[in-house]
Amino acid sequence: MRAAESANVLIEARALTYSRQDEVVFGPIDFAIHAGDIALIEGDNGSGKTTLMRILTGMLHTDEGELIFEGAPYTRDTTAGAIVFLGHHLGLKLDLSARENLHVAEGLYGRRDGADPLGVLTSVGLAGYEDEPVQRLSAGQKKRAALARLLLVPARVWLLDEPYANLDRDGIALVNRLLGEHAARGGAALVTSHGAVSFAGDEPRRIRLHA
Ligand SMILES: Nc1ncnc2c1ncn2[C@@H]1O[C@H](COP(=O)(O)OP(=O)(O)OP(=O)(O)O)[C@@H](O)[C@H]1O
Repeated sequence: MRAAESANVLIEARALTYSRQDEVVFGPIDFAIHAGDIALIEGDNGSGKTTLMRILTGMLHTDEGELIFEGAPYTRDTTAGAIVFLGHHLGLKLDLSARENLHVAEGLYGRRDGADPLGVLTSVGLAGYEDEPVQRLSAGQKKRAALARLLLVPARVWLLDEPYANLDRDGIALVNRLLGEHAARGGAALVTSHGAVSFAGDEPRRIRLHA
């Protein structure tokens, strides 16, 4: 690995393995995610993609292999504020509006330089829906409200589990645009998807899990 590359490693996995009741779910796998990388986590149904995501968010732990964040052991302390997760559950409070949900996120994780709730809601196509309770939004609009959170908070690493689900063609293009822009400003993302993923910029890295 070149020195410049190794200096930019955000996440590194060495022989990472996850077992449940002595059965290996996935691994051993090795990968390195650098600033500016988009990585696709690939594998069949049940191969462990969501499980790997949950490990990377800190919701699950494994003692098998090593996981490193910016050269330090991967813990809630070392990753605090640096990682944001968008999963099957969107993490939205349904009785609050999209704008109020963003205020909650901002209170917890802070705000990216130059970002503001109204601006990011406009970026994801929710202008005019800012103050609608989330429960009254369509599935795709809810997904967009969750995507707005990625733009508001300063996390450098995005973990996106099936980000294209429930999105129309425009929404898919939106996710691809957001990924391209995030990578261009030095962010990184790990993405699971059963659909085709395509975005501007370098070819994505691929992390392959076997069922
Ligand atoms: N809470 C759980 N308890 C027990 N086993 C589980 C649990 N969650 C997942 N598993 C099992 O772990 C394995 C990996 O599941 P996981 O959800 O990570 O796969 P995946 O690659 O994300 O699948 P899909 O493509 O279907 O979303 C599967 O065999 C699944 O049955």
